[in-house]
Amino acid sequence: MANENDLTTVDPLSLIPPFPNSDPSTYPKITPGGSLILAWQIRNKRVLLVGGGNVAATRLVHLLSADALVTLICPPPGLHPETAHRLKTHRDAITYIPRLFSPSDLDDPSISLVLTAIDDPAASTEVYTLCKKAKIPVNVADVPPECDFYFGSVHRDGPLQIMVSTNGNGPKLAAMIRRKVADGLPSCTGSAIEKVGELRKKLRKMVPGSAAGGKRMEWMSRVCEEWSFEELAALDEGMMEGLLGGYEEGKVAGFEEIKLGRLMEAVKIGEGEDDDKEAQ
Ligand SMILES: C[C@@]1(CC(=O)O)c2cc3[nH]c(cc4nc(cc5[nH]c(cc(n2)[C@H]1CCC(=O)O)[C@@](C)(CC(=O)O)[C@@H]5CCC(=O)O)C(CC(=O)O)=C4CCC(=O)O)c(CCC(=O)O)c3CC(=O)O
Ligand SMILES: NC(=O)C1=CN([C@@H]2O[C@H](COP(=O)(O)OP(=O)(O)OC[C@H]3O[C@@H](n4cnc5c(N)ncnc54)[C@H](O)[C@@H]3O)[C@@H](O)[C@H]2O)C=CC1
Repeated sequence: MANENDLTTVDPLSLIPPFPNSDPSTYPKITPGGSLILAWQIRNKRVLLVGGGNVAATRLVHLLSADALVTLICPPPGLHPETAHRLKTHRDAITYIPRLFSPSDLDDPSISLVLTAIDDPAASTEVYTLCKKAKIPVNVADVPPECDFYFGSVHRDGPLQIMVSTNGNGPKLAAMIRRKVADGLPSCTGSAIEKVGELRKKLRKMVPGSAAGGKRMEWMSRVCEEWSFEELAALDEGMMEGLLGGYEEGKVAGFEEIKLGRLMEAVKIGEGEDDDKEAQ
């Protein structure tokens, strides 16, 4: 007789309890055929970049912006002027190996990621095959079947990163869409995000721990909804303290109220100074 505790003989789906209040029509629809878009935390991790031409120069912009450590392999005559410039300006971040790729370049166990941007399809395939063996994710520019992931067209404004991907269908269109999206955003978007980042840090310091998580998240979401990007971007230290002052009672003060509070404080300080002067 089958043992009920032996999970290898039981259909795991038969163990799922009923969810009488569940309404599947409200869940997001699954549209297969996409790719997984993530924000890879590559800071201080080693990336091997093979090739030093035009495409490698664009890869370097992304890698250096993400604070990666790069090993760049390319014979000196193959360097694009922009790549050569980065080698000089980012000596600490880039280790330059001035020759063609050799399989032993993949022996470094610290390599997290490999990118190739070379004009030699046979060498590209060799790098790809070696990476598969070593289980290192790889992007071979120009050869989609040899890519574990694709690059996308990226808009950056401070901490904001928007990547447009057409999943290999139309890279030029991706660049055009990226420009349209960027043109539709207020110019203060990056600063607004930076200020929200500071406010969140202060809030988490004021009310640490996971117990306060629900209230903290609800309050932060309300600030983001009720303040405009322009107002968020104008937040300074004092205004943040004023806004945080309403947290305990679940209040999100408006921009004008917080600004007025700051003004009153400045007047009070001014009066205090006058008093000091009078006392002297
Ligand atoms: C699959 C992918 C793999 C990867 O590289 O990761 C790939 C593959 C290929 N690109 C080719 C051509 C061009 N690529 C560009 C430009 C970009 N290509 C980028 C990404 C990707 N390109 C990935 C899919 C991304 C997606 O679909 O969303 C961008 C977005 C990001 C970046 O590379 O940093 C960057 C724009 C950055 C920006 O400006 O913002 C231009 C335009 C130009 O140079 O101005 C052209 C010529 C016009 C055209 O073809 O559209 C060809 C040769 C086709 C052929 O032979 O005809 C292949 C191979 C193939 O398709 O088979
Ligand atoms: N996003 C994408 O997928 C795009 C891909 N491409 C493709 O990417 C590839 C590179 O393009 P570009 O940078 O414009 O070419 P490029 O000719 O400017 O650069 C090629 C570089 O590869 C180096 N190289 C060649 N063999 C090498 C090896 N075995 N080891 C180390 N370095 C080696 C060369 O010295 C040179 O620096 C091409 O195949 C091109 O068609 C081009 C445009 C967009």
